[in-house]
Amino acid sequence: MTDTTLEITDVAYRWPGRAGFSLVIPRLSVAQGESVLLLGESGSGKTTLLSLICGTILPDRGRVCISGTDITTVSGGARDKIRAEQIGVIFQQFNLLPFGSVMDNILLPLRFAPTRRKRVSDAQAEASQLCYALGLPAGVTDAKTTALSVGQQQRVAVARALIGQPPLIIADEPTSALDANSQTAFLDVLFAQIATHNTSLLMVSHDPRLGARFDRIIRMEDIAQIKRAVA
Ligand SMILES: Nc1ncnc2c1ncn2[C@@H]1O[C@H](COP(=O)(O)OP(=O)(O)OP(=O)(O)O)[C@@H](O)[C@H]1O
Repeated sequence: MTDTTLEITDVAYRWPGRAGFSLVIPRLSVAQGESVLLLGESGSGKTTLLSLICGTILPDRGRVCISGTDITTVSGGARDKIRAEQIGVIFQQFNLLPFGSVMDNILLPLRFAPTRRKRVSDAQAEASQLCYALGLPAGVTDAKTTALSVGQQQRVAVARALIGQPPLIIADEPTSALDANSQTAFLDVLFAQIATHNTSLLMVSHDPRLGARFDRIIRMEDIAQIKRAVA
């Protein structure tokens, strides 16, 4: 076991193309239970970094350790499994399945993550409980996600990321579609949930005003050597 949820060492990545964008990150770590806000200009590689952490792209060199396992050294199938077990992801556009109910969407990650599944004795009850904790209306679990407001859809995306208590939550600009009041409410519920389970959080934003809530703020420009693409 390790108390470091995420540890990146000496990572380099270049998007394909003759003069593509490239990124070198000597070191980045997130401790168990730590919340980190990642700031950076548009095009500085924040989403690229999250993709490296989730293992959806592989670095040209270096180590990306999730709860002690270097995901660059395992097979694609094993990497998919580690992602499903260890990481809850909240995207900018939430990526909910339009044809599924709220319940279907929240339970989806458990299908690919037996350990995460085992942490919840009754998955449907747990999903309903998360909806309640996140302030969604009673009975919402049967609704189609397309029938929900943007703020409600986002809470469903949070419930999907949190179910089964993955040790790491990755969030890519999750507040960008919300007005100021909804942003505050969203962050309140997210932080309450991660505090309860000692979950690590790495959130990307453009907005430095969010920083007061986090244990640590890091800037892309400080942790990475960035070479921008030549047009
Ligand atoms: N799929 C891709 N194929 C090739 N190059 C890409 C791809 N995705 C991103 N890039 C390159 O990586 C650079 C950084 O993009 P990235 O989305 O990681 O930045 P970002 O900091 O998240 O930006 P934003 O804040 O605007 O979302 C882009 O300018 C682009 O040149």
